[in-house]
Formats: sequence, structure tokens, C-alpha cells
Amino acid sequence: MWKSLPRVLSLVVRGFALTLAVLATIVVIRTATFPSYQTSPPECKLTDPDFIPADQERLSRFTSAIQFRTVSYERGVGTPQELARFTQFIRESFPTIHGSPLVRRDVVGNYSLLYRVDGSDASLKPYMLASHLDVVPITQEANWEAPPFSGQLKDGYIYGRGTIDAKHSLMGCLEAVEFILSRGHRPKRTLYLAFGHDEETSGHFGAKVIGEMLAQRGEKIEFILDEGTPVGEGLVPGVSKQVALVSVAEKGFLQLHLTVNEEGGHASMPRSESAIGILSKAISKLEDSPHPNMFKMFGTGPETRMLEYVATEMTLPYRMLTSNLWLFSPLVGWVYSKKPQTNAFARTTTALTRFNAGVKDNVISPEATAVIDHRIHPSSSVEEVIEFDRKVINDPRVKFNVINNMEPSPTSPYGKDSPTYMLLQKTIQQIYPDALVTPTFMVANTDTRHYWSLSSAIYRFNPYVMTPSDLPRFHGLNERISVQNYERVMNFYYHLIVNMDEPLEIKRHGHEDEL
Ligand SMILES: CCCCCCCC/C=C\CCCCCCCC(=O)N[C@@H](Cc1c[nH]c2ccccc12)C(=O)O
Ligand SMILES: [Zn+2]
Ligand SMILES: [Zn+2]
Repeated sequence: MWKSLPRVLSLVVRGFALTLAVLATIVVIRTATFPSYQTSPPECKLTDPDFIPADQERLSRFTSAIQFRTVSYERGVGTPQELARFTQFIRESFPTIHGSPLVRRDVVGNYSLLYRVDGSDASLKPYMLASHLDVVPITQEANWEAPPFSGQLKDGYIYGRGTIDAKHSLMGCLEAVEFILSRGHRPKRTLYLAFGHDEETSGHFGAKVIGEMLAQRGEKIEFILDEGTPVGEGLVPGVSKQVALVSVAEKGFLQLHLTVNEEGGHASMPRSESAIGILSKAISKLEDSPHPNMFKMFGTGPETRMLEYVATEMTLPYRMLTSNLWLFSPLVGWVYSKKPQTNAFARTTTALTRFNAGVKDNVISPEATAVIDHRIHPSSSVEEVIEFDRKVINDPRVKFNVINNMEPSPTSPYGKDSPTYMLLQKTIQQIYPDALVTPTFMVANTDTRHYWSLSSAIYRFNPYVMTPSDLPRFHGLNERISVQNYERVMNFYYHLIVNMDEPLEIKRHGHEDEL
């Protein structure tokens, strides 16, 4: 037996080498032949007079919009007077829209706005552009480079809460419609503008009521575009070009309330475990046990498609990994898990957002509570997440209470077979001729969940450029938008509305045939 050992070893080594050689060959062939999902930009470029300049008048309107403190604090707790002033300002700032016989304006849920711009061809299904009037509260006000409700212009940037979330799109849509109507143009297709007033606290009294109202009218919408993912610069690992990230789906969410009730009492005679200690251990376990990485599970969901769409444009190592996800998805999953903004694409996330206990320094608290905010990956579900958490905590003394939840959204059509996605892509390329366009999903939530029954084509996209250093400005310190980006925003909506006059059909010519 020992005599044959060298032969067996040699066979094993040769078998191993052969397997490696076969794998390497497949990897090289797939890298070299991986299909391109990108199309060349359309001929039409932005030219005067097809262009809305960010002139003094428009910038001043945008600055004024930022100055309204339309803050949403908690569900049902907002700033009603400020919302009323803001909607009055909108009415006065866009005289053509508000005086046009083509436009119907409804105030919904006291403050939300729904505009209907009547198209000339009633046989075409309407489409909807959505945004919101409210903003999140300010933190660390003293550390802002310009006061957060000033709309101050500094070094080419307009500063203030709402500049990127989402008064840019609210004002951008209105500027585009005002521009079109004031030139005497009547769009062919009816257009809705839907602006909720409490998106930041989940749209319960705004978008939800708009959605119900339209559903009651029996309205079916061709497609909906809401705030969402941006044109990323340096956001997608391995891609140096700008990438327009069009979200075709949205994560679900689960807000869990965890409670522990134990005996309280005098701090001089503590028991071995307290409500605070038990709950701390439980949430610490949750933080230490991330939900499964979907890339590592050989995911075929939108996270994978997003990468495949830009694979051919990646630097060689990333291109090789992405063209061969059948082999390398665990490695890609590991790379994505390293940064919060990419980790959010890889898995269901767990954020510990509130922790409350205790009333006095020398009183053992009988109760401790915590809130966990999960954002659920499109390939998972609310039930799976609760089950996972229960197993991880594995302590019956920790009581679970679901505050709020939503399953991951349906995925909207994308790619060459979806005329609306292709129309969005074309419009994006008119504004960003050098950008790649890829489908992705939102890692946060939007008002669109209240519109699911109205349309099966729902997209979430912000037509401005963002770099990694801009991400903390979302809901954070020094929120700002460059004048150049605001100009792109207005022109994106303008071009989108103009493009919607063309028939929605699948066009196959030139590069598109190669898809
Ligand atoms: C590999 C690619 C990396 C790309 C990184 C992309 C980064 C994404 C950049 C920007 C993200 C934009 C996020 C916009 C979110 C706007 C919506 C928002 O703030 N929503 C809030 C409030 C909210 C709305 N509805 C609900 C429902 C339930 C809970 C909260 C909310 C939010 O999601 O918390
Ligand atoms: Zn927003
Ligand atoms: Zn927000």
C-alpha cells in the first residue's frame, strides 16, 4: 500500500492542477466575453433653448424653498404651519402651473400636493413624478458650515436641510413643468406630480392618502419616479466612471421593539442579572450576528444584476470577479461587507436605534427597552428576519413586539425589454453622456410603497452626482447640493417630460441589438 502512495499523490496533484487549469480557463473566457449591458448615449444633447439655466431667479426660488422649516419629527408630529406657508410659497412661485387650465391641484391630507397636468392624448396612461415637502430634523447645528435653513450659496454649493433630500426634486419637477407650460407646450401624456408632506415619518398621512385617492379613482399609472439612488462617483467598487443607479426595488423594513421586565429595587442589593443587563446582552448578540450575506449565498437578486450591468467597465480584477460570480460571489460578498454603504446591498441590516431604561442613579430599573431597525434584503422576508433574531437572542425573557414592517418591494421591469426603464436610461444619458446606467435597489425606504397598487413600474432615482464623502450628508451634517447638480436635476425632469411625448416602445437599433 505504501509503495503506491507516490502514485496516488501524483494523481491527486495532477487532478488538482487540471481542475485549476479548467477553472482558470473558464474565468478568462468569461471575463473576455462577458456581455455589455450599456448603450451609447442618444444623439440629442442639451442645447439652448432646450435647457433650463440655473439662473438667479431659479436659484433664489430654490434657496427660499430650503428656508421653510418643514420638519417631520415623529409619525403625526410635524410642522403644520410651516407646511402651509411652504405650499402657499409654491403656489405663488409657479404662476403658469397654478394658472393653467390644464392643471388640477388637489391638497391631500391637509398639506400634501397632487397635481394633474392633462395631456392631449387621453388614450395614453398617465405617469407620475413624486417627491416630498418635509425634511428630517437638524443635528449638531453649531457644526454646520452654513446655517441649515439658510439655503446659503457657498463655493458653488447651496447649503441646507432638504437640498438633497428632497427639495431638489420637488423644485426641479415644478421648474420643469413651469418651463414647459410657459413655452405653450402641452404634453401628450397626462402627468401627475405627487408631493407628500410626511415622507420622513413613512408617509402615513400624505402619500398613503394620495395612493388611496388615485386607487379609488381607478387610476393606473404607466410608471412612477420618486427620489432614490444617485449618479455615483466612486460608489461602485471597481468602477471609475459615473454610474447612474436606478433603483428598481426597495428593501423591506422591520422595526422591532424589544422589552425585558425584571424585578427592580434598591441599588444596594442587586440581583445577579438586571433588565438592563439582559437586554444589553441580547442586542449585543444581534450586533455581533449579522444577517446572511446574500452575495455569499450565490445571490441572483438585484445586487448581482447591478454588478453585471457594469462588469465590462470595471478594472481588471473586479471585472474578473464580477464576470465569474458563479465562482467568486463569496469573495465579492466579503468585499461588499467591509463598508456600510456596500454592506447594505449585501444583506439585511441591523441598526440599534433606541435604548431606554432607568429613572434614577440608585434605582434598579424594572424595565429596559430597545428599538431595532432592520432593512430587509430583497431576497429575504419579515418572517425570516424575526426568526433569525429570536434564534440569535435565544432568551425568552426578551419580549418581541413588531412596531412597523413591510416586505421587500416587488421588482420593477428593467433592461432592454422595459420601455420605461430604457426611457429613463436615455434621459439620464442626455444629462450624463459619459455615465453608465445600472439597475439596483434602495437600501432605505420611500413613499413609493403607498403606490404599489397603481403601477408595476416604480423607479427611485436622484439625478445628481454623489461621491462617498457626500453620503453622510444625507439626514446629516452640511447637507448641500452644487449649483451644477441642481441645474442637472431641473434639466433631467424637463427632458424626461419631453421624452414622454414619444411613443413608449422597445427600440432596437445600433448598439442596443448587442444586448
Ligand atoms: C454598490 C453600490 C453602492 C452605492 C451606494 C449608494 C448609496 C445610496 C445613496 C443615497 C441613498 C439615498 C437614500 C435616500 C433615502 C431617502 C428616503 C428616506 O430617507 N427614507 C427614510 C424614511 C422612511 C420613508 N419611509 C419609511 C418607512 C419606514 C421607515 C422609514 C421610512 C428611511 O428610509 O429611513
Ligand atoms: Zn427623502
Ligand atoms: Zn430622508
